[in-house]
Amino acid sequence: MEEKVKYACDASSAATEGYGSRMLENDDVVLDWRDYFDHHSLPLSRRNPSRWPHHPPDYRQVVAEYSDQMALLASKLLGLISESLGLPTSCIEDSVGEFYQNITISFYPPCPQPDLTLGLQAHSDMGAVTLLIQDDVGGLQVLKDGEWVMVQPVTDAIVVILADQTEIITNGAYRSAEHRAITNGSRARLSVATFHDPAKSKRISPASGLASGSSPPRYRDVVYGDYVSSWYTKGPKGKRNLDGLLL
Ligand SMILES: O=C(O)CCC(=O)C(=O)O
Ligand SMILES: [Fe+2]
Repeated sequence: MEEKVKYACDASSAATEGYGSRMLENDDVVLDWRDYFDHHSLPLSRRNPSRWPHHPPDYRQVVAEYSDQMALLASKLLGLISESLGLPTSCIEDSVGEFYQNITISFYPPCPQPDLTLGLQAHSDMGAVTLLIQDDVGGLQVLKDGEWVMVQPVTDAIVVILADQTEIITNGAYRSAEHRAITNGSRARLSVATFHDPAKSKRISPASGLASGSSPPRYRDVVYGDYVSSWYTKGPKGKRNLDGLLL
């Protein structure tokens, strides 16, 4: 507990770095059965490993290397998605701009009454693409055709979760995934989510190559920082924040 308090994030504002247990600031929310540690990892100007845990001794070095490798993979994936839509390879990444990357380690303790609560409520991720690794316990679920489907843990696999800004940029050709984490009564679970987001000042809109002529834009433009503020004010409730931009 003492170690956790040493790295506690600022509880009065959203998405600050460090150790915490609640996603939203307001008091009248359903709490998740989760503790987390958030690292601000990219761009390098935001990376300050002195704020990260100091034990084990190589922890900060490993997280820094992991951050760099995940950014390369995110860039590669956005390139492949662009190409799959007949766009220039760099199209989606150019629309996102420089990656703002956060690495969130989530810890879900065993829950005595798992039917009564969620580890993490249903949401879609706000940014462009999330890369997630999980241990062998399982608990991540994705909404598919109206049903919650378990994302079975696969050793050494990285789960790719498309997020809201990629849905906007691709004008809905790729949908962001609605997901949640459930708890269980016997085993603690760990996951590591690496989020790749635009800068708060970046204006996001459907790519011109996908939203013109016979296929008009399906989403309103949004400044990413405004999207994030409204998400934290209202709470996720599945994909309602993105649906609010539909034209
Ligand atoms: O723990 C998980 O599997 C999900 C984590 C997640 O969705 C998130 O942090 O946004
Ligand atoms: Fe998520």
